[in-house]
Amino acid sequence: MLSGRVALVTGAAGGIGLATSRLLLQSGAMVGAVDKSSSLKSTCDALGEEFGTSNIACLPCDVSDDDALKNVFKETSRQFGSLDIVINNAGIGDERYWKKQIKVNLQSVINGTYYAMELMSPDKGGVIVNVSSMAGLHPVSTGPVYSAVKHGVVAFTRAMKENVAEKGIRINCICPYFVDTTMGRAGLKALPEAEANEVLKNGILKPEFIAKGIMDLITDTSRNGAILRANPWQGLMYQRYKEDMKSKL
Ligand SMILES: NC(=O)c1ccc[n+]([C@@H]2O[C@H](COP(=O)([O-])OP(=O)(O)OC[C@H]3O[C@@H](n4cnc5c(N)ncnc54)[C@H](O)[C@@H]3O)[C@@H](O)[C@H]2O)c1
Ligand SMILES: CCCCC/C=C\C=C\[C@H](O)C/C=C\C/C=C\CCCC(=O)O
Repeated sequence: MLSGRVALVTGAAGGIGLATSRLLLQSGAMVGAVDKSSSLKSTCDALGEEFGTSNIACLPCDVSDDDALKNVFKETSRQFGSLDIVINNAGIGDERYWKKQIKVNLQSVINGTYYAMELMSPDKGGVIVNVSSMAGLHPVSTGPVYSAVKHGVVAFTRAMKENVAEKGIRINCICPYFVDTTMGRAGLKALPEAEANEVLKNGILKPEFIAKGIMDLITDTSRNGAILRANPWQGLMYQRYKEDMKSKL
């Protein structure tokens, strides 16, 4: 389905980023795997064994470093000959380091979008998918900065849809509820007991389910500026907006 396409995934060493990288490779894409974790190399080695070492580039990088991030975008395009798909996924969720959250969860998404726009070819129909959260659609008092920056990712994605379309590119966003990853489990643990029980009652998603939603946003060429909710009670459901409000601003 994505044979010959070149993807870059941030936060590819674990969780949603790893599940998405696997699905991209299974679909025939080549993947530039970006992460700051020391486990990135062993993850890439395992993916290389399964899908072929020539289909994966292991690119250690802290996405909050603007220049380092730009370099891994260029390197992916250089190694594989183009850049068609970008998944701005890397994220953290710790309110003690809220300034870092702004850099990792929002600044890197904005940078990643602009770098993608520079490198993607207008003829090939590139696509960018930004990973937000249900906390980017509803205020969450246990993570106010996390919630604010994730709202920023949703707003940025929606605001960019015409800008990217001018270059033959699409941009979309996914908003998951709690997912069974290192970050999701830590987030759940940090919640007050009653809220954690509420989350457990609602259900925890698997990272493969989010990867499938991301794949829908990549392959459905009718989607640009789309916000896809992912939660256990609605499954994958597009967020609806009153677009006509624009004329009343
Ligand atoms: N897990 C959840 O419950 C959940 C729910 C909604 C949204 N999300 C979002 O999904 C995305 C992925 O989260 P996850 O649950 O897979 O988390 P995870 O912790 O399992 O994986 C995140 C990956 O990003 C990497 N990373 C973190 N900071 C980085 C940086 N500065 N530079 C490069 N790599 C960095 C980590 O090393 C890790 O491999 C995040 O943006 C998160 O906010 C997660
Ligand atoms: C949510 C607090 C920030 C901590 C970040 C850690 C993990 C993040 C996981 C997800 O992005 C959270 C997704 C949705 C949060 C929505 C509601 C949480 C409120 C808990 C409840 O349902 O009572």
